[in-house]
Amino acid sequence: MTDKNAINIYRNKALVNFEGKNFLGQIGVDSRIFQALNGGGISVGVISQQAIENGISVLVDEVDAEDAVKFLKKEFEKETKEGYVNNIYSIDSLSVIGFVSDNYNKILSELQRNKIFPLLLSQIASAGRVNIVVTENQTEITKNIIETEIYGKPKTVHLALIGHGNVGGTLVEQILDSAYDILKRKRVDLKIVAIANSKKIAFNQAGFGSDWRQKIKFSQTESSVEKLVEFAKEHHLENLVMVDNTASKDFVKHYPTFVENGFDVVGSNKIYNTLPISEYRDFRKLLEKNKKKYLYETNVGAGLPLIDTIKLLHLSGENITRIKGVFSGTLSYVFNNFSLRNDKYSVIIREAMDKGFTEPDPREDLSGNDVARKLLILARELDLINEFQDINIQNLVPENLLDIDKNEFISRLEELDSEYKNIKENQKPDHVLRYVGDLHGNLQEEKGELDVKLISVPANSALGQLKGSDSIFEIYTESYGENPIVIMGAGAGAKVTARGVFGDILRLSETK
Ligand SMILES: NC(=O)C1=CN([C@@H]2O[C@H](COP(=O)(O)OP(=O)(O)OC[C@H]3O[C@@H](n4cnc5c(N)ncnc54)[C@H](OP(=O)(O)O)[C@@H]3O)[C@@H](O)[C@H]2O)C=CC1
Ligand SMILES: N[C@@H](CC=O)C(=O)O
Repeated sequence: MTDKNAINIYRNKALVNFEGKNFLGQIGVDSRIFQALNGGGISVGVISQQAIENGISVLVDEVDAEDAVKFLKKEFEKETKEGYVNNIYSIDSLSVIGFVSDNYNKILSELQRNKIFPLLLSQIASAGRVNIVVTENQTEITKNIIETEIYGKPKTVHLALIGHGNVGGTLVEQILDSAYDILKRKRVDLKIVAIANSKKIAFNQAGFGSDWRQKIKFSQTESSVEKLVEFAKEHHLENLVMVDNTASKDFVKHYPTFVENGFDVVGSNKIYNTLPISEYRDFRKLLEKNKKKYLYETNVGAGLPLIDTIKLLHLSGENITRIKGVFSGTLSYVFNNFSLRNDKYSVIIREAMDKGFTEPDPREDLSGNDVARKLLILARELDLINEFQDINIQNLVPENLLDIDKNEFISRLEELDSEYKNIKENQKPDHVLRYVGDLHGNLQEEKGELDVKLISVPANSALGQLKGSDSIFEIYTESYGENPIVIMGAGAGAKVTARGVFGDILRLSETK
């Protein structure tokens, strides 16, 4: 007895395509095709008029494909000469997958999202039975997707993690720790199939385990986006997510390649969102065209739920009039501590580096660039078309230390001490230093005003009372009036940031 819920796969099939105009609808064509093929001892699976434009497709066994083309060319020789038939040819190495489903449209859209476009579909509506024809190398991934939809089989999400430093390395550990729970609770099987740094990449189709650091350490494979895309194709991996935990300006240039090759993108890297607005917008169009998503909640406020909140307020029509606060965990830590303690500025900067708050190059924080990027990312969430160069940035790195090697800069941090000692001592009494970002102006216009600067505030003010590496974001809106929505909490740190990236991965997994 056959199981009516089974998914049946018939391999080694071919489609013989028959192209012609003003001819295919004519009565008797189908039966001539049948007769020509049956007469030659070839059994015909399905005849479909929809598979190709102006054409008929006939499913046969692959071994019979060549003969089938020959018989049909003979049968329709006259019509070919008269120009009614243009072309008769076969496509080999195909599989037919048959299944029963009430939710056939959902399956089709999942297949499309994974870049699988069946060559032929036939549906017996009353029985809910569907047959689809796909290429041999798409058979496994198609079967997995259909099984997930029909049997509720756990959905496997294949993760490629780029960057395994502070944030990326912590993320790998968090995923490995929680994967089993997520599989049980959410029926999502998170598999880390690739891990890369700037030099090497390691692959594991079955998913990396706790020995991942050894595997990347001893990998012989040079880091390469092409190899990663090739690996995903070769192993027919569905539900692909590329996670960028680098700070690389070069790596983001590959985002479009990932999207075009079936990957969704998650990133803590802020660079893509601060490229010129034309590239920012083109990428959004590309995502839409490919039905892919790009999530980056950790770009501003690390693990704090900031971008989503702002997106929702804006989408729901709330008029956001100003966003200001302390946007940098590093600069929060530096000035909160420097303002109260007697330690040197350089000592406290080194502490922030040791705690994993700073960017890979701490000048990105101290120059104000990192805060400026965050401010720009928020402005663009409000559909403002500001560019990075529109931002007024107070740079805290002396000119002569801007372009030297990173390690040399770190070794010369003490050169900043006397200037910041003076700044601290020249404040009004009971004041403290804070490095703030401010998005203001008429935010209904095309561009807002973006300022990033060091200020001195009363120690007993809201900003003055900030502690540790906390960030604070005050969101002013029309409905909330004078009392802003305030989001406050850890603004940097590997654990909170990795947790935020993990949240984005799960959010994506749920929509898959
Ligand atoms: N730290 C924090 O609190 C927060 C950080 N972020 C963002 O997280 C990102 C990562 O920061 P963090 O983990 O501290 O940085 P790290 O310097 O610790 O790690 C960076 C990782 O990226 C890899 N990498 C660099 N360039 C490339 C490349 N071209 N291709 C592949 N891999 C590359 C590095 O490899 P290699 O060792 O070979 O160079 C390294 O593994 C940054 O974009 C940062 O802005 C966001 C919010 C908060
Ligand atoms: N270096 C950044 C990290 C988070 O984006 C900061 O300190 O805020």
